[in-house]
Amino acid sequence: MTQDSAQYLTGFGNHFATEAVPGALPVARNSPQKTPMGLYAEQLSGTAFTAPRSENRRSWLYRLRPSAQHPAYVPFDQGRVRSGPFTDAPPSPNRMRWDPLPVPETPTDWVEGLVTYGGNGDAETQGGAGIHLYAANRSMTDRVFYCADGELLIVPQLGRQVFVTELGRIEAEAGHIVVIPRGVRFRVECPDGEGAPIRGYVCENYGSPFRLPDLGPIGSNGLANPRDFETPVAAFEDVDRPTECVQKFAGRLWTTTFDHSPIDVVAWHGNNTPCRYDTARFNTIGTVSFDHPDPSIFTVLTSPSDTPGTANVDFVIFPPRWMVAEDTFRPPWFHRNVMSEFMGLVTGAYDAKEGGFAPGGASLHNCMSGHGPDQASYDKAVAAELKPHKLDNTLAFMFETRWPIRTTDWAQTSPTMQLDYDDVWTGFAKGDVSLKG
Ligand SMILES: O=C(O)Cc1cc(O)ccc1O
Ligand SMILES: [Fe+2]
Repeated sequence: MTQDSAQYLTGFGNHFATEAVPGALPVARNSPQKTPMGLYAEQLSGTAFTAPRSENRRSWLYRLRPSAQHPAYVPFDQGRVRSGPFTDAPPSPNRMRWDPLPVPETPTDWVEGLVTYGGNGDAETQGGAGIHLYAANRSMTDRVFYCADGELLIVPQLGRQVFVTELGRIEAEAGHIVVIPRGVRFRVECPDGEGAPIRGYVCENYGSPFRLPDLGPIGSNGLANPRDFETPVAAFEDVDRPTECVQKFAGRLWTTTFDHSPIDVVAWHGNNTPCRYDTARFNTIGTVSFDHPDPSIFTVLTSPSDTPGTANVDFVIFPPRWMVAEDTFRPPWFHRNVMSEFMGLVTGAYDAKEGGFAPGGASLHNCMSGHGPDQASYDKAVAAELKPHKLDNTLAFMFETRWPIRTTDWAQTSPTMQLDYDDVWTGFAKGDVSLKG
């Protein structure tokens, strides 16, 4: 039985229970001697068994066949996917920016269309993150993918996209994010066909799973509210055709062929689940007096590191919002950040850049690299009449991480790289101390 259109359960990190066939979930135990319907019980853990209860993530899956039923994996050469430790090129302090990733001209599915821009840390020691973009124009067919190296936070940028996961079906488009836990198998479909390509960004989080940030003095509501995260209900397919399973494991891609579709989970319960979130539901908080606050007020999800307050990686958005600050330079200020910043643009324009940062493009400002508004945005903001002003039809985001981001050879030699990016900061007039008073 396949569910045609997606349905969701609401809440972040809840302990959900869902069955596509009534009675498929065992009652009051995880692993009875005989499971209902002869399904196979399987625990999928997202944290160590012994992680504190508040951190612990695991789900129980009840499936047509055991996951263990498959032949050996062999290496899969995709060519453009890289992993931490990133050794392609020496880490660079230079600011980088890329034009949009072109959409494919030949049939390309999500796995084929994935390309790594960079990252940090080490997938094997489970710290850091990989940063990828994807552009595809056909559905994955008789093929699924999973990432053993990290959880995937996916930011669709172009086209409707469907994530058919073991735990259920997620529909997404620009404005949504999709989070898929480590190990969960899925395929990506392009529901509008080859004429409607899809594109997006991926943060492959090698570290501890993303969670909602603490709110401190903001109080008990605000930013991303837990109830707006949507987890799919159980949905399965009973397909006996050979299905290729590609996985990323310890930095490399591997493949095997199951004699069936592993999207065969009839029921599941637990809190280790994929979900989607519509960033239009983000309760954006900003200044109502003066000064431009730190962008941490726009944190949607955070993967903490072992240093309190210093994230392995934060996912931060710059959504539509009112700008009302008085006597203030309203766009992002010039800054040098100890954290490293990889940015993407889903739609519209970004208030620190008048040109050159386009939807589907990307930028990198590594640890301590000076950056901020370009000359045109600076001049505009200094001259602006400070009336309340709505920044509308815009969505930028940032993967902000505590370690420098190393770029791949592909990213550094891609024709999409803007070799003149430094020039956006040349030509600022010198301050003039004789103007004092
Ligand atoms: O560099 C950027 O554009 C991201 C950013 C935005 C902001 O409002 C403050 C700091 C910051 O790094
Ligand atoms: Fe920045």
